[in-house]
Amino acid sequence: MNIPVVDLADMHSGNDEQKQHFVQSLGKAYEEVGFVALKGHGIPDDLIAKLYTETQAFFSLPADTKTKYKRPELSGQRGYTSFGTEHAKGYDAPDLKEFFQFGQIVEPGAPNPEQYPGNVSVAETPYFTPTMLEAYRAFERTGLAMLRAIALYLGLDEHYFDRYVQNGNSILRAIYYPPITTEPLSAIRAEQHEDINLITLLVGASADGLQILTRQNEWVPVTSLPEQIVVNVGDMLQRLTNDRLRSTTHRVVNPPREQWHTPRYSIPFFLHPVSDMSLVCLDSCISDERPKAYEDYTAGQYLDERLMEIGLKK
Ligand SMILES: O=C(O)CCC(=O)C(=O)O
Ligand SMILES: [Fe+2]
Repeated sequence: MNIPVVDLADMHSGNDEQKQHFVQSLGKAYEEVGFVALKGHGIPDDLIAKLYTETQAFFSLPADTKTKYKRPELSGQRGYTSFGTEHAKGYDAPDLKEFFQFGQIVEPGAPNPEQYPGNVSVAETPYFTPTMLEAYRAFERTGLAMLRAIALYLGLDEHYFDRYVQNGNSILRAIYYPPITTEPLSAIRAEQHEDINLITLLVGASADGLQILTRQNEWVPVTSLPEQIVVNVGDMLQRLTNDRLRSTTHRVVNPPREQWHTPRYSIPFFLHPVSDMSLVCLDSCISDERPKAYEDYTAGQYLDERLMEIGLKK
């Protein structure tokens, strides 16, 4: 299925009509599908290429080298998480993936610096984490522009989300799905799930395997062009908007047997706010037809609960 395509250049055009066109098309896509393919996203091609090269270099390291960079005491929120650790909410079989997570480096003077553990540097691939930082900043900028459009669509001030996502708890996750060597018992590369955060920016989703569950309850492959990235709504934004914007279920299926030898890489940026952002449903999203569907939570409380459900936090 071709998910709706929107062009972020319209948002930045300086032309009110184009900007409105972007805001309305994005909002409509998020009400109906929950996913868009984004062109004009502003992440430089050479940065994405470098990110892949460095990601491949890291995952090619021997298993006992990668293990040195595990941080289970941080619930895997920084550094390496090995194969067979994370499972989707409600599933016992772990996903067929390993990953490395890079988090926020707050500005001097930002509140609650103790909530942001340091990132993990990898001695054997010295350019990996600096590249992750460069990409992190680029995704933050693009993500903020998307949230400004979403704010306008919801009738909020354009800058409503700015203060929550600047110095926020976003995570850049480089994922490696290794070649499949034996018949997986019940597991697939990534079992069906919804993302936890506000929005996800996904590089690499154009590689085969990503599928979304439609409203008609059918799994359809997501297709996007190489120059596009995929941007989807997560559960925090769905909660905040009382289900007006949809956090769509998705998964990554195994390739057909003749392609088992091909690994897959993907690099989602999970845009999270600061932990004390309120996720109380917006008044403007509550009505007689749409009664309030969620209890009041902060982003931090919600994240902790979800990390426990997927086996990262004990
Ligand atoms: O690998 C992908 O394309 C998607 C991964 C994903 O959905 C996730 O990590 O939340
Ligand atoms: Fe996901």
